[in-house]
Amino acid sequence: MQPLVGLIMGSKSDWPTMEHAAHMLEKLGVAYEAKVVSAHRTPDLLFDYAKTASDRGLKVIIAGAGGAAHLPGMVASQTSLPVLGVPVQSKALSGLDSLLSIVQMPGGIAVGTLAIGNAGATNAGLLAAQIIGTFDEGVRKAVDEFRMTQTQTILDNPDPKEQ
Ligand SMILES: Nc1c(C(=O)O)ncn1[C@@H]1O[C@H](COP(=O)(O)O)[C@@H](O)[C@H]1O
Repeated sequence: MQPLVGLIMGSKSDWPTMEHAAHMLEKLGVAYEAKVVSAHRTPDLLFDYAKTASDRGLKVIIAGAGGAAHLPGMVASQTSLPVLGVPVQSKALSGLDSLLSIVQMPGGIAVGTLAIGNAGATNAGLLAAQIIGTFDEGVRKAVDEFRMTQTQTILDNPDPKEQ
């Protein structure tokens, strides 16, 4: 299946976080490609990836990085596809460095910044699916079903003392 979402990250060490985005995309039936691309360590690859992304059929890019997390902003500078940035939790500063590196973009180049860590990656996958769902009926239905099931699960078991 043609990948619609590009899931990129600065290092293989980001995968335990970014796999949460992958799981959500899989759950919602969205085809994606996953790859390590780094603004710092593989700058030529980053430019090539971002510049060709739209022509290759991608519709959304999820970019996760930790520490001096320049990847999402630099990708956004090279493509007009929506870029969702995931701040990976760093050891030294618990991801606050990643968050601030991604969120405070200058006006005119946009990155949609998610929460730090696993929940941010999960929601990046969900948000990417919601964007795809604006033109893909199957994905829109999968998102609606996911949300209904989530709500019903809570309504069916509201007692906090019960598992
Ligand atoms: N922030 C970036 C970028 C980038 O922004 O291009 N490339 C790698 N990194 C980050 O460096 C951290 C440590 O990487 P290593 O574990 O490989 O040393 C990772 O969280 C990665 O996202």
